Amino acid sequence: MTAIELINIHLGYPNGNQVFAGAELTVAKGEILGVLGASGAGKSTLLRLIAGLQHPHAGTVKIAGEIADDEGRYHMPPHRRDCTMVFQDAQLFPHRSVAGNVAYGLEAARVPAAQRRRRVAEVLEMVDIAELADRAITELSGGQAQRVALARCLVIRPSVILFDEPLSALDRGLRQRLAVDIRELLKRTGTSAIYVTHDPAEATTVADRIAVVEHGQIQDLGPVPELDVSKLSESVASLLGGLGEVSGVVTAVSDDSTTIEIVDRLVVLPGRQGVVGDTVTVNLSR
Ligand SMILES: Nc1ncnc2c1ncn2[C@@H]1O[C@H](COP(=O)(O)OP(=O)(O)OP(=O)(O)O)[C@@H](O)[C@H]1O
Repeated sequence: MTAIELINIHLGYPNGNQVFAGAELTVAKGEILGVLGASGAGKSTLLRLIAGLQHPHAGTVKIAGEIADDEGRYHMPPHRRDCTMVFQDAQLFPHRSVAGNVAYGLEAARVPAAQRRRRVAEVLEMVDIAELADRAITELSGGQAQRVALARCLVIRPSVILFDEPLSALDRGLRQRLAVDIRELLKRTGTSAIYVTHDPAEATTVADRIAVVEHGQIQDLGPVPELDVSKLSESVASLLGGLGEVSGVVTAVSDDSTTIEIVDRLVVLPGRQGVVGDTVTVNLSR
């Protein structure tokens, strides 16, 4: 079963902005897809479409095997879709505590109180903020608030989590740490995800596979370890150009390629670039 399937999606805004024209996308169960694209390309629209906040005029959307949109004739309401969304600003309820925010979805689903408390405690532990359970939302840092937002999603155990630039308001060091944690949590819980970001380094840290939204289409660039910047078109390569210089450890060298471990990911680059065990700085722009 696939987590997300988009077939021949057409979507435009009433003012004539045509965002998708025949877009296709498949995300496998348990897979994390990183989505890059220029500003205005349609990344947020893609997530809103899957969440059911925006309707395609034509095409089919399937979430966890279930039809969510069908050729403009049927639209499943957002609350019935097996997915949740994490936004750039955590969008927490200011009048509830951390635990109260995380419990919200379980209350809505009428989960009994004792079970609710257990699941909230479990997920707060998982995202590493157990000690913040009673804290007011106004007293959280940006990074803590995003951990709460993630806990609020994970607690209801959706098949898919949609991330819309969740870390872009945070500084670079924190972003890298949280990106690693988000990947680990998604993998541990077997949750599928689409992760939209402006930051290619963040995308390759979190995702298994990268896609680019461009010209009304979703272009699948393939698995992160096999990303080959030299084979990409100019416009796509320039999006990835933001990777700039990153350092990693060489784990394998052959005659025509070098494998470098960057954070917990493997990136294969053409050509020989040092010997195994070296710490190297590579420029992942074109
Ligand atoms: N409500 C709307 N009405 C009309 N056009 C819209 C609306 N929302 C978005 N658009 C247009 O649709 C296109 C896609 O917007 P979207 O927000 O999905 O892009 P994005 O890739 O997420 O951009 P960014 O990286 O800047 O957030 C843009 O051209 C935008 O101007």
